[in-house]
Amino acid sequence: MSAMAHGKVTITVDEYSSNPTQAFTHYNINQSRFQPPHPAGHTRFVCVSDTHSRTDGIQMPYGDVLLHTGDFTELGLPSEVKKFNDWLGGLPYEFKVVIAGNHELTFDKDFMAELVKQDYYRFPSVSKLKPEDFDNVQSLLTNCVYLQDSDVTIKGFRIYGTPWTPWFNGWGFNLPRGQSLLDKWNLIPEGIDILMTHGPPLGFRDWVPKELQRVGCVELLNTVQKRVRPKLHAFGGIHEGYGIMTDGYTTFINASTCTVSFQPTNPPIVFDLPNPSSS
Ligand SMILES: Nc1nc2c(ncn2[C@@H]2O[C@H](COP(=O)(O)O)[C@@H](O)[C@H]2O)c(=O)[nH]1
Ligand SMILES: [Mn+2]
Ligand SMILES: [Mn+2]
Repeated sequence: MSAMAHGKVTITVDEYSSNPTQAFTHYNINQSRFQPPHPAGHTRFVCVSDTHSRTDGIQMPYGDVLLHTGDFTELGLPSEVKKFNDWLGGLPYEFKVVIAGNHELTFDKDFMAELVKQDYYRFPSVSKLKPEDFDNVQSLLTNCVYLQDSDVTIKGFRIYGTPWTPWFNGWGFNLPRGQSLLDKWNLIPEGIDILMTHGPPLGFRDWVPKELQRVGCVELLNTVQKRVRPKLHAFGGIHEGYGIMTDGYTTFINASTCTVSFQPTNPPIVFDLPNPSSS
């Protein structure tokens, strides 16, 4: 705390002095103490991804719009979705935009339709769900805008979100590389300012060290760089790829909160964009 007397600033002991973690949360979110307020005419985006039902310890920074690029649960169980929605409800951002990832099994209607024909041996807890438990699972997300091959305009920014990733171990929203995924990327309209996908494009934060492989989607890269050209491409999916890169026009943010060992220790990534001139 501080007080002003006779033109002199006096520092007194802060009410949060004995709990620095709580102090950071309070002063960062409420007063932007630890990051400068964004420049005039800019919007501050806070990017997270792959929180996997482990949101409790995440220290959220000041900003205007939250972007979450999928894998907010482990299996898409309604109980997990409700818990995530409650967490969102407690965050102070003006807008929150969310897409699904391959772990949100119940959000992928075709995946669930196939799963009920099988014996569920891969996902025992999903097998306990009745169709009426997950038919309308999207409606549990009351504290955000949920995008699935769709777009929304927020503060003048046109934001498109899509959950699809290259097939890997047969999870939700998986499609074969090549034409199947390109058909989904071809749904992205031109004129998008911010693209949200679950996984990376080729070459941008897509390296999997344990396999010495790049796993980003080639068709997504071509779509981003040669056709859509968003200012920001936010994604996650490859936890090891957490970080930020640019090609000189588009900024690529892999905001995976969880590490490869599913520890939620990577901080949210904050990015300021100049407001579109028409807004
Ligand atoms: N070789 C590949 N590894 C992949 C791919 N997609 C994901 N992964 C690995 O799994 C973890 C966790 O992903 P999650 O979807 O289960 O949360 C990720 O960090 C990678 O190590 C892929 O397409 N190819
Ligand atoms: Mn993940
Ligand atoms: Mn994933």
